[in-house]
Formats: sequence, C-alpha cells, structure tokens
Amino acid sequence: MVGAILVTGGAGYIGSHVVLTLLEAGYPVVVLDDLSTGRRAAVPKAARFVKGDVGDRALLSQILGQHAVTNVMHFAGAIVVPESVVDPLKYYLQNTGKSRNLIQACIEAAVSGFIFSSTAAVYGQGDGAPVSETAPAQPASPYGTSKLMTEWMLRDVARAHGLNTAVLRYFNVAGADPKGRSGQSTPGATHLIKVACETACGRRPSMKIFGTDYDTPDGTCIRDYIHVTDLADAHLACLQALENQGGQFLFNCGYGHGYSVKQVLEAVERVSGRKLKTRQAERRPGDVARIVADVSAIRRQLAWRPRCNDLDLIVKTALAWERKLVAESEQVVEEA
Ligand SMILES: NC(=O)c1ccc[n+]([C@@H]2O[C@H](COP(=O)([O-])OP(=O)(O)OC[C@H]3O[C@@H](n4cnc5c(N)ncnc54)[C@H](O)[C@@H]3O)[C@@H](O)[C@H]2O)c1
Ligand SMILES: O=c1ccn([C@@H]2O[C@H](COP(=O)(O)OP(=O)(O)O[C@H]3O[C@H](CO)[C@@H](O)[C@H](O)[C@H]3O)[C@@H](O)[C@H]2O)c(=O)[nH]1
Repeated sequence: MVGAILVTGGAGYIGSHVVLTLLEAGYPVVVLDDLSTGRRAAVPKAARFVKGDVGDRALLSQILGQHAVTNVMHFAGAIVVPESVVDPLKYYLQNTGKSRNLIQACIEAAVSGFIFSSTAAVYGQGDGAPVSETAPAQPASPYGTSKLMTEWMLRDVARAHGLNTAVLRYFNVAGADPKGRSGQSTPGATHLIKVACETACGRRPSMKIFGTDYDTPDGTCIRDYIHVTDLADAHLACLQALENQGGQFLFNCGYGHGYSVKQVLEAVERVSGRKLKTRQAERRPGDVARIVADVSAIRRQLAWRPRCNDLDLIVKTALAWERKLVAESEQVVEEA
C-alpha cells in the first residue's frame, strides 16, 4: 500500500487547496477535520475524510496506522488574531496543546515528515524591512505565540526523534482556486480580501478600515498577500524536498512585497467595478503596522516558483469564488 498524506484541517480554506494539489500530484490523501470552520463539501471525493478532533490521540493513532501515513500536513487550528487577544487559552489549546498530541502520535507511528502551518504573526512588529526567518520572533498576539510554541516543540522533537520537519510561515493568504473548485468560505471570516469581496458582492452593506494613523505612506497597515494556489504549490515542493533529502526547513511564504489596506480596497473596486462603502475605525488589537516577507530562503532551497504573483489576480479569483457562494445561497433560498 502506498503511504498516505494526512491533512489536518483539510476541509478549511488553505487545507482544501493543498488537498487538490496533492491529489493532482498523485498522492493518496486522508483529511482529519472537526468541521468547526471547514466544510465537508470542500474535501474532494478522491480524498478520504474523517470527522474528528486533531487532539484525539486514539483517533490519530488509528488513522496513522490504518492509512500507513508517511507525512502529515497540519493546518487545523484557530486563526483569528483579535479573538486570540480576548481568549488566549483557546489558542494555546487549539494550536499548541492539540499540536503536541498530534506530534506525539506521529512519533509513535514513525511518521517520516511533518509540515506545519505557521504564520508571519510570530514576528510581531518589525522595522519595516522584509523580514527573514532569522529575525527575532516577538509575537504581538497570543495567536502568534501559540504557533511559535508549536514551532519550538517541533524543533526539539526533530532533534530528539529524527522527525523531518518543515515549518512554513504564511504571510497573508488570499484568492481562490483559479479553476473555481475551492475558496474561502468561512462565514464571518475576518480577512481583508474576503471581507472586501463580500462587500463588493452586496453581502455586507459596508466595511471598516481598522486604523488610518499607522506610520505607513497612506496610514493603513501593509501586508504581503500570497495567492492560496502558490502556497499549495509551496507545500508540494516542501513535501518532495522532505521525501528526497529529509531535514528541517523553516520558510517564509509570501511574495516579498506589500500592499496597504487602502491599496487592496482600490484593487477590489477596480476588479469588481463597484465602489466599496468603507468606514474608518479604531486600530484592531494585535495588528502590526507593516509586515512583508523576505522570501530568498524558499526560492533558493525549494523548486517553488509562484504563478499568481499579482494582486488583481488574487482579487479576481477571490471575487469569482464569492460570486459563486452568493449564487449557491440564492439557489438555496429559491428552493426553500
Ligand atoms: N489564512 C491565513 O491568512 C493564514 C495565515 C497564516 C497561517 N495560517 C494558518 O493556516 C492554517 C489554515 O488556515 P485557514 O485559513 O485555512 O483556516 P480555516 O479555518 O479555513 O481552516 C482550519 C480548518 O481546521 C479545522 N479545525 C480547527 N480546529 C480543529 C480541531 N481541533 N480538530 C480538527 N479540525 C480542526 C477547521 O474545521 C477548518 O477546516 C491555520 O493553522 C492557520 O493558523 C493561515
Ligand atoms: O474588515 C477588515 C479586515 C481587515 N482589515 C485590516 O487588513 C489588514 C489585514 O488583516 P487580515 O486580513 O485580518 O490579516 P492579518 O490580521 O494580517 O492576519 C492574517 O495573516 C496572518 C499572517 O500575517 C495570519 O497568521 C492570520 O491567521 C491571518 O488572519 C489588517 O491591517 C486589518 O486591520 C481591515 O481594515 N478591515
């Protein structure tokens, strides 16, 4: 039997895109997801699906053994920065405690490789220059700290048990599958491009710009937005590198240039042809003014070349997905 890849959180936004990429590359895939924010429909039929909690060690042992899992990609977790500020213990349980259980089950089952979804939020406030993996980690939110603690656990476990690991620090992931098979579907999502697309589609009457007094050229926060399909390709390249050479990798995943909130909203207006109704609001807790990736390490060490490095393309695919969601929800209302 060919060993499978276990994708935790594979019914979610990023995980579902990675599942599509893995299946296209010929890997057998098992998804473990509790559907807390993910959707069963986001998991392609060609993947096996198990509904359950990523902290459930008995279930994990069963899945890892039954499917002869060789590598794990760990996406499952809680992801909302401001929520982590008001409810930090949720984040230390979901992102740190449950990851510990998963890592332990992997060691017991002699899994070969582990790829972990980390985040630019581990860096905190930089000095404005593109941030490299060697920059000090100083998370500005419990979300970032909860992810950093898991990075450290993996580092120590890799040393002690010889697990091959890759930690991918994603910057701001956006856009949708260009073939329209998946996209960001979470109700009440807080991500800027998702919220702006919902506003452009009339699903929200207006939206807020959190903070216009930052020390940036137009006063709004700057982020490095990466298309979810390029991020999925980075996971595949990483998996292949772990399979071929093993080792420990730590990579930023972004494009190396940033856009302000206002620039993103202009792109959404340009691509949608709609004027967005926006309101200036207070700064959001846990936000940093500017964070952009130094991506020289991933470009040097992996056979990864981005294909969608274009803000308008990111917005175009996100908008196409949002319109599809709107059409589906209208159909449900008509049928009811
Ligand atoms: N979206 C971004 O911009 C971004 C940026 C940096 C890092 N990340 C990381 O990428 C990963 C995926 O994020 P996403 O945007 O796809 O989020 P998402 O909420 O769409 O996906 C998370 C998935 O994990 C599942 N899940 C959550 N807790 C679980 C549990 N205890 N057991 C089993 N399944 C569980 C959810 O149902 C969901 O399907 C997260 O670890 C997140 O921290 C995301
Ligand atoms: O309605 C909105 C939503 C967002 N923003 C601003 O847009 C920027 C980007 O916000 P968002 O899209 O929520 O992303 P981040 O807070 O930067 O965090 C995301 O990107 C991190 C990596 O940098 C990930 O770790 C997190 O999971 C993910 O939520 C920030 O300045 C927000 O204040 C608004 O002004 N209005």
